[in-house]
Amino acid sequence: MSPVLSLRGLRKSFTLHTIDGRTVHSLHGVDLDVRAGEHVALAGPSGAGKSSLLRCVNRTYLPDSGSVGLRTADGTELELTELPDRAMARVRGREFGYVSQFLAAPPRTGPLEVVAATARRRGVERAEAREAAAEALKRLNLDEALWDVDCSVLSGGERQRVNLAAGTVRPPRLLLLDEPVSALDPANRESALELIASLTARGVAVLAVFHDLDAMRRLASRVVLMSDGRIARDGAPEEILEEVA
Ligand SMILES: Nc1ncnc2c1ncn2[C@@H]1O[C@H](COP(=O)(O)OP(=O)(O)OP(=O)(O)O)[C@@H](O)[C@H]1O
Repeated sequence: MSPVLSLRGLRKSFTLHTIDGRTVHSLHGVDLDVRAGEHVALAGPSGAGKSSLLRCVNRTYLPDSGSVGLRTADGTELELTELPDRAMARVRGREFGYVSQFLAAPPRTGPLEVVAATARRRGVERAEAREAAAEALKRLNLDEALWDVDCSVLSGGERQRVNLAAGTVRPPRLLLLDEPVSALDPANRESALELIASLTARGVAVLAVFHDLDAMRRLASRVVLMSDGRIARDGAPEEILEEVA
């Protein structure tokens, strides 16, 4: 089966203009494939390049060189580093779910609207999108009384659940997770992990960063260990996590 996501020779560095123009290298040439129904967990110490990798895939960061190949649902192969911005925004809306620790919601918008808007970008009609959004918020136990309050008043854990609901509603083809359960209490964390596992089982390709080894053990089909912007190891979770623990 062809991979959903194919990274080749991905490099990213930053010039720190305020510190003598010093260069920080965050990715040194990363090759990685993620297939449908596969959950690839990125592990490694702080600063290893895990978030930079996710951001290069999402094109929050434009890589310096290398390729980011995406195979869409209809079998089209896209090179994301070469797509014009508007085309990239459409692909991102339709094919990607990106869940970070932070919720980026427009001002005066409530959770139901945020999640429904994401479903709409994935091609769902307006009324159906609201239903799908309600279902997603329910599954993550977000109190219905909060569905139409301004997202800015929500707690960290509530925001994270809105983010997760948006990332996973009408499942995208590729789910990018950057510490998606870090602010959740045990019961909500459990519902979130079950939801993520159910999406992998339905064929979603997942590329994730979790600092918590238990989440990686439970969810990952492969663990990729990063070190200094490179892939140091790539293999079965039980094998790699034993080395990390
Ligand atoms: N926007 C940026 N500007 C400057 N340097 C950056 C930027 N983003 C990442 N870096 C640098 O790239 C390197 C990799 O950072 P990255 O956030 O990808 O690591 P990480 O493995 O996700 O770390 P953590 O586990 O702490 O989140 C670090 O040295 C970081 O300082």
